[in-house]
Parts: sequence; C-alpha cells; structure tokens
Amino acid sequence: MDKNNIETVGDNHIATSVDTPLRKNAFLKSDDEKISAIQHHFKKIMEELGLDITDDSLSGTPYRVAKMYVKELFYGLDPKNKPKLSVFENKYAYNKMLVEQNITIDSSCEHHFLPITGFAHIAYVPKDKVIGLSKINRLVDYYAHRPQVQERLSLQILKDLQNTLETQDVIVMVTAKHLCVSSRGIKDKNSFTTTIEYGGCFTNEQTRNDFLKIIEKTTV
Ligand SMILES: Nc1nc2c(ncn2[C@@H]2O[C@H](COP(=O)(O)OP(=O)(O)OP(=O)(O)O)[C@@H](O)[C@H]2O)c(=O)[nH]1
Ligand SMILES: [Zn+2]
Repeated sequence: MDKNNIETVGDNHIATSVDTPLRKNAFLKSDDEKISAIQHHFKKIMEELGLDITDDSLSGTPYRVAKMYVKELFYGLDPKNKPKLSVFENKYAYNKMLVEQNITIDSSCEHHFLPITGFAHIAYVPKDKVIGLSKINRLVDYYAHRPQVQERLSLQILKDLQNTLETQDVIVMVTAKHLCVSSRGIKDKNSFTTTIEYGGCFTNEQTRNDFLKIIEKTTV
C-alpha cells in the first residue's frame, strides 16, 4: 500500500460504522490456532528488528505477545466472549437517572496498537428493564478490548445498552488518554480526549447537564 492509500485509510476512521471492521472468516480458527500463527509472525518482527530470539529473556516473548493479544487485549473481538447481561424487570418503577461512573477503560488504539486508558461514565433512565450494575462495567470492558477508536467505542457501548435496556434514554461519556498521542508522535503528555454519545431524553440539554453535574463528583 502506498503512502496515499495509508492516508486515505487514516482519514476514513471518523466515518467508520458502529461495527468493528472484521473479516468474514474472523472466527474460523480456534484461539490456540490464532496464538500459534501470531507467535510465528511476531517472532519474525522481533528478528527483523535485530533481536536475538535465542536469548532466554526474549525467547518466550512471541508466545507471550500472541497469547496477550488473543486472550487479553483483544478478547472483545470475539462475540463468544461477550458478557451475559442480566436484565431484570423494573419492579421498583425507578424512572430517574441511574449513573455508573468512573468505569475503567483499558483499550488499544487501532491505528498504532498502543494503549488508550481512562474512564467511562454512563447513565440511563429505565423503562421496563434494569440491568445488573456490574454488567455495565463488563460491557465497557468487552468493547474496550478490541483495537478501537474512541468514537466507535462510545457508540458501540451506547447502541448495545439501548438494545439491551429497550430504551433510547442512555448516555455514554468516555474520557481517555491515548499513548499514541502522549508517548510518540506529538508526545503531548497532558491532553486527553472526551467523547459523548447519547439518545432519547439525553438530547435534552437540561437532562444532559444533570448528568454532567453528577459526574463532576469523582469520589464516593
Ligand atoms: N479520531 C480518532 N483518532 C485517533 C484515535 N486514536 C488515535 N487517533 C489518531 O489517528 C491518527 C492517525 O493518523 P496518521 O497520520 O495516519 O498517523 P501518524 O502519522 O502516526 O500520526 P501522528 O500521531 O500525528 O504522528 C492520529 O492523528 C492519531 O492521533 C481515536 O480514538 N480517534
Ligand atoms: Zn494511535
């Protein structure tokens, strides 16, 4: 691919759909088969960099990295790893805002494969269904563990919660630092990125402001 094509791909990321771009055959191989293939390729990368792979500190790295990619950093690519989201009938008829804040974000930037770290703050107004609190954190963790851009991460969490909770009244705010901005390239250590996606009642400015006021309080 020449430089122009790379730049076209780079510029396109803002317009990508809510779905992570996946190959049709993405899940034909088992995890172990993927680990074995990635191990082989990563060994080649290390050798191209000039590293002596027979050194006892380096010899296990290709397998370690391959396992980390498939089982840890990118486990959220595979739908079989999606957490079961227990939803309950809203028996208490709670119909105000429920806020789950300071949810840890550990993700990876899909342009550089470097960490994105920060927090998600999520609120919804229940209709007929309520969700187990921890399931919101688990859902964030699942979508974060893919190569991501922050915009898509926010949208994937929003859309899933709207479907699961059968309401549009959901807001997702993500505040995160991108190592590709802080530790390479421009190397800006201080900047961070905020994305907000919402629907339903959160299109109302006052409702959105109520949410923002609550999340200003960062401790309990
Ligand atoms: N919109 C968006 N951009 C991101 C995200 N993560 C990384 N990027 C940006 O993706 C862009 C990729 O641009 P390129 O010019 O192709 O890559 P690059 O040459 O490494 O760019 P520099 O980081 O400016 O050195 C960079 O500006 C990154 O900061 C994200 O979550 N959302
Ligand atoms: Zn990046």
